[in-house]
Amino acid sequence: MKSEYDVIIIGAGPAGSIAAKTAAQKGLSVLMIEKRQEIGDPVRCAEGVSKIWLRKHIEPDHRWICADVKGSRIYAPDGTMIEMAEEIAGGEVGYVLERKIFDRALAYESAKAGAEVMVKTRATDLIMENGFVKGVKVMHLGETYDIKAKIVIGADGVESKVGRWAGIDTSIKPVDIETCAQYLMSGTGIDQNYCYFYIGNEVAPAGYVWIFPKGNDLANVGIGILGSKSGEKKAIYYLDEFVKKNYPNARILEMDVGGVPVCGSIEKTIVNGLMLIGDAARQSDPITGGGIINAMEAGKIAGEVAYNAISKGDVSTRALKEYEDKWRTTIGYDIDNSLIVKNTFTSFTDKEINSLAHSLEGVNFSSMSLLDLLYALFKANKKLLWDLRGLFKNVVKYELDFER
Ligand SMILES: Cc1cc2nc3c(=O)[nH]c(=O)nc-3n(C[C@H](O)[C@H](O)[C@H](O)COP(=O)(O)OP(=O)(O)OC[C@H]3O[C@@H](n4cnc5c(N)ncnc54)[C@H](O)[C@@H]3O)c2cc1C
Repeated sequence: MKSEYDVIIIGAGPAGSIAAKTAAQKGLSVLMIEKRQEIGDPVRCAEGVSKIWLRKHIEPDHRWICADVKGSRIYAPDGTMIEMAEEIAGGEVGYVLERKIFDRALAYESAKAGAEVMVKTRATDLIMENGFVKGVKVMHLGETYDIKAKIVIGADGVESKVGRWAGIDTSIKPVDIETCAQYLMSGTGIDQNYCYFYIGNEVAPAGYVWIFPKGNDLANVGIGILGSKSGEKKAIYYLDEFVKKNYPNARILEMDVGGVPVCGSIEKTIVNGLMLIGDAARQSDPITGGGIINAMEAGKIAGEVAYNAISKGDVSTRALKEYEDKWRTTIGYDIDNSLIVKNTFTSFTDKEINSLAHSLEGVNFSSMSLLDLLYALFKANKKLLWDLRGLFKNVVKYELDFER
């Protein structure tokens, strides 16, 4: 470990590793620190990702792919099933990862690009000078060190402290966090080609149950619910009820619990000398809770912007605004749209969800135009289109901005 780097990255999840790799490939001196002794472990994730987006960042490798998924089956409260199969995305659906190996592979890529990686190294505070972040205070094997950097990137996940230390408001209200519980199970007997989703207020208040195949008759069986809508009962209660009813003979091999921010874009993700990325910047999708790809996208943008800013000799918010602008017009656009849809759907009764499912049952999504889809939705629930008007406004605004 040196006493000074161009960039220090706090946290070696997908966001941190991609930022480290990108900045190191540009020739910057990079240190990535991770508080745990093993990168990627313990896992708090259902491990599902889109293939197309993943390939933008790393070549798929069978060592960390557990299942190659061909489609999704979504179940409404009355059992109506909607299938979204592979043609919908030209044969490109998703993978279920082994994150313990995947996260380590990403960190390895950053090391290969030239970044230094230190595990068992916890950031305890930021070094501030004249209104600029100038480095990180760290604790490593009982010793404390001050390490200087031109730019610090906070990639410390959902429980991030870096944002708070820098004066950025990253607090999340209970209505904006999905509380999750998950079992790795054997013996569910699911078709390993599909991901399964169960929605409805009885099964998962303002959330959903997921079953993601992990190969060899293993599956991640989990639930995310909105804390504010579930009353006294916790996510694990709903998960146990679901498992008892549907898979009484399956066996639990692992368990994890965690929170997913579903608040949409926060107001600020930069200060002088610092950028926040990934879950630390609340960049997960408000509908699905998925955050791996967004974290990687944000990491890439932050790595590039760190290089641009350091090359210009300006690490103030004036230069780092390039990061804000880029992530807001890419992943931020999708996050904002998802928030509108999430807010609409979490207000639905089970009866409304059933009626929506009936109107979409048997639909071939791959050959359906947007107009057909809108008509089907309109038939199911006229209020739905009115509630989603913000989404259409956003799409039109984006298209206009894009053309300009
Ligand atoms: C139950 C559950 C299921 C999920 N399922 C999916 C899914 O199927 N698909 C999907 O895309 N997303 C899913 N997510 C979300 C996904 O896990 C996150 O969005 C993703 O991991 C975010 O990546 P990140 O790099 O920002 O943060 P993380 O992966 O959380 O990495 C942050 C890292 O920072 C380290 N760290 C924290 N503080 C410090 C410190 N002070 N000093 C040094 N290191 C520190 C942590 O140890 C950690 O390694 C799920 C989340 C949960 C809880």
